[in-house]
Amino acid sequence: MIEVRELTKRYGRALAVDRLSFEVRPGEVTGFLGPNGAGKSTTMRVVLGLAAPTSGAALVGGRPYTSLRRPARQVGALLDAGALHPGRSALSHLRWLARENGIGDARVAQVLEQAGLAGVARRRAGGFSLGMKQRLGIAAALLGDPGILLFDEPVNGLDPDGVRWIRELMREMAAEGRTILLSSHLMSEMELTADRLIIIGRGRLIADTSVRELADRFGQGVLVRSPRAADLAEVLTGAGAAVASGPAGCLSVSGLEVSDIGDLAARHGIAVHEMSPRGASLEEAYLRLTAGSGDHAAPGHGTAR
Ligand SMILES: Nc1ncnc2c1ncn2[C@@H]1O[C@H](COP(=O)(O)OP(=O)(O)OP(=O)(O)O)[C@@H](O)[C@H]1O
Repeated sequence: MIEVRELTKRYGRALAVDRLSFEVRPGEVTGFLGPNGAGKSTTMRVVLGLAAPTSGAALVGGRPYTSLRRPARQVGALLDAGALHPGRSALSHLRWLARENGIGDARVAQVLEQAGLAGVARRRAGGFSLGMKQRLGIAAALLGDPGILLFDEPVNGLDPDGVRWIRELMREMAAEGRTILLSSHLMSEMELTADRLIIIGRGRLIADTSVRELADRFGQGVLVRSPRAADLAEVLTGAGAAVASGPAGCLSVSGLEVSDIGDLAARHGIAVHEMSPRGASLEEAYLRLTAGSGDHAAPGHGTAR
């Protein structure tokens, strides 16, 4: 479990995080979203003891990171995949990290294998592609077999195979009961990977929601097709729905659930040939929620419709 409580972080006069509170629970992948400059990296850095809070607290497993006795065994993180000694091989980088944390060499071989780097373990990390560096950063995060993992933009620079590998790894780790906090700007990827979402803007909490709740909240009603569309429209309007007629017997209905529409149609003996709830895409929902809270929110860009 990660707990962020009333966390505020200032850099001089700039307020990077502003009384932010949320929890990240075990057994789920929690996506961490927000426009550029929203405060995601700063929050992660405070959780990992790399920056001190101005006020409030961030706890991992109930304690501040800095008070953990063997942090690598409890918390793993990928923040900046480029932060490597370029002259070291992947193997010696991981062995060095393992030794620092009292972890045996056998585990190094395991994480190299898991990250798909066993074949290049002796090559200089400085010559690695961005994708290979990401994999090495992930291998390092996994070294201590921690129950809590934080990943800042882990799919950056990964090819489609790599993106799928990350997605499956995250899902597996959550299924093992680990706590996973994952930041990414790739909405399509979040939709496939995350169970819950924490969305922030200008350092503040905008939403703490499940992926499904968010898509439903911005859903665009139900598309209904009937050979007696006009009759059905009258019945549905009478029941309080807002109905817009489209071509070929299609109605766009909001204000009633699919089950209510079906029941009403049946009660009036009106055949229905199709009903499909139209959820908003996660990207649409996200853009509407965060409209105006970006660093560079331009007029007409991502504004609420
Ligand atoms: N070391 C620092 N010194 C001064 N200001 C900082 C520092 N680190 C972050 N900030 C500022 O704090 C705010 C939050 O930045 P942060 O990097 O946490 O956002 P982010 O959500 O991770 O953004 P991105 O999606 O672009 O990575 C920004 O306005 C940034 O300029």
